[in-house]
Amino acid sequence: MSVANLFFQQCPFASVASLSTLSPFSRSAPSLRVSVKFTVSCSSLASPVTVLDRNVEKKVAERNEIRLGLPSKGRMASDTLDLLKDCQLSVRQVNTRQYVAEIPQLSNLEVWFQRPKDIVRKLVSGDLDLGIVGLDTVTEYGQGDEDLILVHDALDYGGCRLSLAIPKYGIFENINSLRELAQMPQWTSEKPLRVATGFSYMARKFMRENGLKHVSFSTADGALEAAPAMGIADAIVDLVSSGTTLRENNLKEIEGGVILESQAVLVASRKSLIHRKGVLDTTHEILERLEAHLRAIGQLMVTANMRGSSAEEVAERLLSHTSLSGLQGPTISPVFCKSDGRVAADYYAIVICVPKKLLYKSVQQLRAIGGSGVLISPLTYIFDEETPRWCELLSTLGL
Ligand SMILES: Nc1ncnc2c1ncn2[C@@H]1O[C@H](COP(=O)(O)OP(=O)(O)OP(=O)(O)O)[C@@H](O)[C@H]1O
Ligand SMILES: O=P(O)(O)OC[C@H]1O[C@H](OP(=O)(O)OP(=O)(O)O)[C@H](O)[C@@H]1O
Ligand SMILES: [Mg+2]
Repeated sequence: MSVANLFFQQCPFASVASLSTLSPFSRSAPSLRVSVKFTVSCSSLASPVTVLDRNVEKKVAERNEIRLGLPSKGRMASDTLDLLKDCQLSVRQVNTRQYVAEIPQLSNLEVWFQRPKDIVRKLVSGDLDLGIVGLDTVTEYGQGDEDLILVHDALDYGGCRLSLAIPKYGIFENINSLRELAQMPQWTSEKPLRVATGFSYMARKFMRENGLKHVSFSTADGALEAAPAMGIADAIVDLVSSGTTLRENNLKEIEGGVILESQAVLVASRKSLIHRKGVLDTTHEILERLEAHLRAIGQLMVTANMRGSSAEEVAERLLSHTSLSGLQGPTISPVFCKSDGRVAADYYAIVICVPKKLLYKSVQQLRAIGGSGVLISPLTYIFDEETPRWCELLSTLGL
């Protein structure tokens, strides 16, 4: 008998308010897919209660589906969906209040929308196999757990840093480094440096490792930058991106005060990768698509015509400029024309990939060595023989 049934028996005045089956994409036996959480209203209780079915916990351990956790809210949510879409891994969600979805290209995979911190917690508890969140969240809530493996550490969005910041005014006016902060005579065991943060694990570790002995911590979930002006804290440890929030609140970062540089990452459970059927293959496919896409967005494909006496001679001219050497080297093909009844190749078509930031320089160089009719096209994917991150993952797993 489930805990839920027991609950109803022991609380006869309970009436079911909602019972949600959380996995419409289930491909396994219905008994495995009983809802994990449901809400009941009970006349003896002021607020709804959440009941966890322990049998389900056991069954979840036996599940066959692969689970990917994605941020359900906040600034990471839509960027994550956009990235997956760009990798041809569009997430199909029936409606936005449903927390489970699928990616049709990846069979046997369930997408679960969760708060970023819960994604990390659920990876650790074995309820998710893969997740996409900020590195800051992985580090804070993973707390060095060796089961968490960074499969891709640079998804190129959600860039920010976790930083220690202090007021620009008062006793901090001339304090500009962590060393100076640590040496201030004000901090004693009776009157420690008061730090407000939502990142207690990392902040404590950082202070310890940097010799700040007299520190106390308070937590808040948002608008931390207000704490010093409100007199609640002397310093804060929070995420910084543009620096506007710090500036607008009269706070400053200090030398040596960056705790972590963060961006979105793909993280996996080591146990799942090794033991759950299909997780490694699915991870390989996701990783390949991510790598191919992320590599391509930094590059453009350039085609041009060049007059020359042979493909080798054109290649020599191109290779004399490093920014025209392409990924492995230029592709050069003869362009055949017929003149005076004779077929000859006086021109060669060249194809190279150039980094976006070097585009204009490359075009100038191409022109300087006789290039004409230069065409630029965006690249969608660059698939290499094997991705370096995949080889790293296999070696981390000892495979
Ligand atoms: N200012 C920022 N610029 C860029 N990325 C950020 C910024 N702040 C946070 N992030 C990244 O986005 C992730 C989610 O942040 P977000 O503010 O959306 O959620 P949250 O702070 O956990 O939730 P909430 O603010 O609702 O409590 C962070 O863990 C971090 O990786
Ligand atoms: O350097 P900036 O570009 O100004 O960004 C930094 C701010 O962004 C985040 O807050 P968020 O917007 O998530 O609000 P929150 O405090 O409610 O989490 C972070 O906690 C900082 O307050
Ligand atoms: Mg926030």
